[in-house]
Amino acid sequence: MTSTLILLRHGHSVWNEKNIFTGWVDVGLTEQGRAEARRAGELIAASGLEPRVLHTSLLKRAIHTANIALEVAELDWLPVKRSWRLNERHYGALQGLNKAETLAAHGEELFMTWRRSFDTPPPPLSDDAEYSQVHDPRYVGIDGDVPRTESLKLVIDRMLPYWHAEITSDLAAGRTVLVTAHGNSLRALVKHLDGISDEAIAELNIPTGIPLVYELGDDFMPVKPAEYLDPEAAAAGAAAVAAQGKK
Ligand SMILES: O=C(O)[C@@H](CO)OP(=O)(O)O
Repeated sequence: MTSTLILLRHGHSVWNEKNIFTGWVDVGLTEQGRAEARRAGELIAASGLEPRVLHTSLLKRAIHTANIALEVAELDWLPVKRSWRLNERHYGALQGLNKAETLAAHGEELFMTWRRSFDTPPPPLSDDAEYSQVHDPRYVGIDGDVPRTESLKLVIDRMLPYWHAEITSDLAAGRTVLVTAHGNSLRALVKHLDGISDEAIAELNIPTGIPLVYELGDDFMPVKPAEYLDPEAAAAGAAAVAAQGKK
């Protein structure tokens, strides 16, 4: 038996627009982001896919994207599960900094190491910093400490337990699952599903607001390559993410 997984990165956010490292900072969508979410809902409706449960992060850009898309697809009623384990990568001391200014200040090599290396986290964010999450009530009682920074490897380490425990159990029950999350938490999941190497994952960028569909086998691994519901827009969107900082 196969099951269907739909991955959706949140639409364009206020800090995407301002070219600012975001991570766990809870920023909203822009009008463009809301339009992307509506389009995602149209694409899901037109595809004939029938999501039966939604998993989101605890961040409103993902939650709002899902709500808008599901309203358009007339699926407002879907049961929802949320977890910090689907949050964006914590960007450490880069949270709140402009990407172009960071590139200019530190040079391309360090900038790209922080953005896309597999296991080098940015410097940690201090607990009294404006954009720290250590006192945020939504993270009280999470398993382990609230992160002060994360590499992609650390995101994989905290995201995969949720995949194995929560998402695959919905898939096993025969439900088509919609996961609405973030550029780097979805890169972590795609790395796992597609068996992408630690080196090659640096080249993978996920566009905002375009559903990516996997058909999975009994082992919850893909039986064929995943497909974006709008491949042309996805390629353009991924190229735009890759170019961030260089403008
Ligand atoms: O700022 C962030 O949190 C992420 C996603 O927007 O950025 P990047 O693509 O540079 O990892």
